[in-house]
Amino acid sequence: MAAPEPPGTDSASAAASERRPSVIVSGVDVTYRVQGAKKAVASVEEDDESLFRGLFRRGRDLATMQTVEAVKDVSFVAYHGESIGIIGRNGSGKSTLLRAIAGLIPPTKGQIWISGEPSLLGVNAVLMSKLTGERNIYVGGQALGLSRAQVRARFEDIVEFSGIGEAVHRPMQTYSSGQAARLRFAISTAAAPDILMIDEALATGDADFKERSAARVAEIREQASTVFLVSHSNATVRDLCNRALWMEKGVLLADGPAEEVVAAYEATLPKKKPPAKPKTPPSAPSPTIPPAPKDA
Ligand SMILES: Nc1ncnc2c1ncn2[C@@H]1O[C@H](COP(=O)(O)OP(=O)(O)OP(=O)(O)O)[C@@H](O)[C@H]1O
Repeated sequence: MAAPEPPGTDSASAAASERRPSVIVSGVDVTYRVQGAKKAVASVEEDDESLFRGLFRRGRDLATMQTVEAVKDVSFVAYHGESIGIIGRNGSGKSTLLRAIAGLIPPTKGQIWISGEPSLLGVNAVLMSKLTGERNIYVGGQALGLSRAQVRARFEDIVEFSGIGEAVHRPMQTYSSGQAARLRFAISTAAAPDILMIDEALATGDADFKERSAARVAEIREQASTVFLVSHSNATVRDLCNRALWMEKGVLLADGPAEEVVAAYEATLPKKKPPAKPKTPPSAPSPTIPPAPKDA
């Protein structure tokens, strides 16, 4: 009798054995420590008293350390060839999780193993706003492991893909957020990275750019890389991802097929009100209907 297939696999067990992990996140916490303000006082008397105490302490104790638990006990395994959307409300820990996977923030607890080089690290860490787009293409391309000659060979493609045209000769600080995001995306994907991480970059492009970037993400997936995409656009996650992670207050609430997880997330969002009908201005003349022509 054939052994039962493990749950969560596509069909045959042969396919399951081909799944190679690219990222393993195990029990990860990320806690920020921030200097917070003193607590608000309850009454005028207390206020005077605390002011008096504060003067004698020379303000030393007025600032308190606060902690923000941005990611709490998150675990999952990502595989080569997957495109994983990270969804959730503002402040739910999506970008922090991505930055931790990219190695930009150390986890406070738990461990992250990565097979390969994540590209968010390579490009975003090195691009410099004072340098022109052209210089940044070289700096970013080399940070991804390309030689100068390889960057030169791909230069035109990168500029064309980003659609920034002549702006490539201007400093990046003069770019619109959309232009900068498109150039970052074009550089990040110039060398098929082992792990591509996209944080909202696609949200800023126009329809044409979105279509082209979707095609490029698909190409990268085909080369057995892993793509992570943080997005507030549920449509983008549905289009580009086969799997989704739903973060809520730092906790991984759901992990599964993108369509199912996005649908479950959407069900918790407030329903959008239909747009209000425009009011007819009181002075506007009422439409007149011409009399129907009489038959000749
Ligand atoms: N550098 C930081 N220092 C302190 N707290 C931070 C820092 N960065 C993020 N946080 C806090 O950590 C929590 C998670 O933030 P994060 O940016 O990861 O959420 P997000 O889901 O990506 O949000 P958004 O959708 O708004 O971009 C929030 O409470 C945020 O205020």
